[in-house]
Amino acid sequence: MDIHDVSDTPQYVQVLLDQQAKLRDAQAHKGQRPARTARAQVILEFQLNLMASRGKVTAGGQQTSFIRSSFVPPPYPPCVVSLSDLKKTMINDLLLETHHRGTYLLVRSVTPQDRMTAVMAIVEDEKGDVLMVQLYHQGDDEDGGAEDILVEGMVLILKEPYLKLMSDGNYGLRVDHLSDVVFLSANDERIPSSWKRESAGQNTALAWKTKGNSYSKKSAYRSAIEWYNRRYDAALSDVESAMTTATVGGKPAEKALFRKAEALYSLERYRECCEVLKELCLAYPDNTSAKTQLTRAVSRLAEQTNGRYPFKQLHAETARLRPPLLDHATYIGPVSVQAAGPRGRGLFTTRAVKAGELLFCEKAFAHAFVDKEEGRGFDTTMLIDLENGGTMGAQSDLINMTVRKLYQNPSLIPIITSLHRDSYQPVDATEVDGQPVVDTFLIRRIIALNSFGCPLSTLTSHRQRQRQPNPTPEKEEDGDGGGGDSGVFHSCGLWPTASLINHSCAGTNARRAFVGDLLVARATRDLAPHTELTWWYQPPGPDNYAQRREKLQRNWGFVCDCAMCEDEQGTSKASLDKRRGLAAGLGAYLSSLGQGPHQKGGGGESGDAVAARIEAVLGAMAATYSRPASEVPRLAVWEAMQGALMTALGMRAGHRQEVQPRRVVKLLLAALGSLGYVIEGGVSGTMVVRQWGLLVDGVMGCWMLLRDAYCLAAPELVVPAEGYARTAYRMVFGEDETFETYGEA
Ligand SMILES: C[S@@+](CC[C@H](N)C(=O)[O-])C[C@H]1O[C@@H](n2cnc3c(N)ncnc32)[C@H](O)[C@@H]1O
Repeated sequence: MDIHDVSDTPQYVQVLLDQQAKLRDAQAHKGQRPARTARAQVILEFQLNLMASRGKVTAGGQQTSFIRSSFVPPPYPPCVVSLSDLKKTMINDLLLETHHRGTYLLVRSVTPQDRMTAVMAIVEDEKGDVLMVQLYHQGDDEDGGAEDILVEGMVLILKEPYLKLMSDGNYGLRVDHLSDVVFLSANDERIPSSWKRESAGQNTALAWKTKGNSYSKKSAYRSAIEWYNRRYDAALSDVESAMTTATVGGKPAEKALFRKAEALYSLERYRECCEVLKELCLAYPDNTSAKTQLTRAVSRLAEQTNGRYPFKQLHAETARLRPPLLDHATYIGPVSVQAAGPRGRGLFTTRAVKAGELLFCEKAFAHAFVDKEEGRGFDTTMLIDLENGGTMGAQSDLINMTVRKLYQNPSLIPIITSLHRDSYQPVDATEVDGQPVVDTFLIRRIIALNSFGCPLSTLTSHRQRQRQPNPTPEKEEDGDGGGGDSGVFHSCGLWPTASLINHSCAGTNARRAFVGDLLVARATRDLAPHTELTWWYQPPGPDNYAQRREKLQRNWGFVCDCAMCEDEQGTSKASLDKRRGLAAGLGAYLSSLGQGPHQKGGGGESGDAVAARIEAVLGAMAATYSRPASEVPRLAVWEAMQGALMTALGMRAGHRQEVQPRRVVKLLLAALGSLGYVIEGGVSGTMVVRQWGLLVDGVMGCWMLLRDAYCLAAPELVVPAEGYARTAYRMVFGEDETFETYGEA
């Protein structure tokens, strides 16, 4: 959702078509023996490419944007056979485009690694035959090769090797599943003795230690702490078993307690973490770090339990941290998972919920950030998936992160593999040779169906847009530093609870906002208990029915049957054409306003005359709908009114004083009405929202304009209008602590 889908973008369509053609060509070679190239030439070519790619990274510098491409091959399952049941094979026996099931290769790296979207090196077997190997999902792409996964001389076993023709016509071994490669330590008895003698001591724990050290030298993006702490599952069980034996004077060792608390914190088990830290503080009262950690864990537990967050502080942290991974807890409010008929599972309210109330605030399971500060270059990846089309952004990083996090913390696997995966059939094994099995293609599919594109924060994205010369209510993408409140984004993440919410165009009753890697979900209407929550996967527009339907079908495999979709299908072409014609005519009329010498309407009309004309066209547009706006929101009317309102309020043409304030109020109420708002009163005396309408971009601004219009037309309604504006703000931005700053760029 909100991912930058480039499947229909002409310049990328050609890339996709080319890749499809190459795949077909490659498959025509399936089972063939590859033409062998001399060992020396293979190594030389690789080293020349390595030098060229390292040069490119340096020359790229900070200012240019860098687009890589990552190609997803047809899915294939990981090896689930124990190594002891596989037969050894040799490079010379491998056939093109073939998965060599039932066999394994023992190889040694003979070059340094190169790093594009995979870790690459040339490997040899015991006969000295060589081949390029590409290991996917090992380490972070953004390291740019800093991390040594494949140290020269390292020996590895590739289970059920897959020899693939690559897009440049070369061939090599492609490994997509982490459990399909086994890195051997220097003293492993499976290493041939001749190799052992040659490279004594190189490819061992030392190499892994070096990896940790190289992290320690980098300040940004991936800190050493993160690397060392990643295996939380293992850390926890190690500490727990050590604690059963290691005691000091009858009490658990100080360090063990501390480590246990750290692992529990990382696994977001804050209650248990607090208990351990309390025990630590009692047993070792001089341990000041434990006290600090306890305060931190207590704050997380409070967030997790009551859903109260210091949002201004979250914004400050988001501005400071790169990537914006916030140290805050997930809160799951009044929602639960239930069956949702043909939509599969869905998320439902467990009690009555008021419009604007917090449903949940979820920390990303994995979050891949593309830094797009204004005026700076950025790196992004085009992910080419022949089954699912092309996306631009950090999706391939997100797959990497998720696969690795699961591989290193198997207790977390069910959180992700239980998400919607459509018809993908995963292998029926969770472990092989004591290693977890994580099917990369399953994760890829789950991410395609369940991940969200996201800005740095919804608020910064909105403000960035406000700074543009002609801010529009909605903008298609943030690729050029913009990004609407509901645009598409290159950064992305996986939020397991949020991904249980189904789509509806007209019935949408929840909205997501982002603050760093937190997804804040709020109700956009008053909801009865046991109401299914829905939001947009594709936002509806006044005239995007066909496009929306096509994208929902292609990306998520369903056809929306909401009232708006049904209505569009049932409306005659004549009515739709009439509606479009009226909207276009109104647009042309509005843009002609203010162009004359007296800054008035094209015919020199007064402001009230202009307003009367606008009202007449809007009335005619409304007549093209057969169902009330409270059932089928009228987005074409809403959009036309946006222009009309700006005119009426003098934003474009300086008619402000000439249109009666009451008339402005009525226009604003009619605009909200077109979105399905049912508002009682509203002209003077009282104003109560009986039903909230569709929360499209611009609604918040409309409420603020209404508040301002009331200052002149009905001062007694300023306070209630501001209250509704605040609620709308909370829905759009996830919080209202920054409400007073609205309008600041
Ligand atoms: C992100 S998942 C949502 C949760 C999913 N229903 C589940 O059971 O896990 C997206 C999938 O939900 C289903 N879905 C979502 N909205 C739907 C709708 N309005 N009609 C039919 N199916 C829908 C589709 O199968 C879609 O690919």
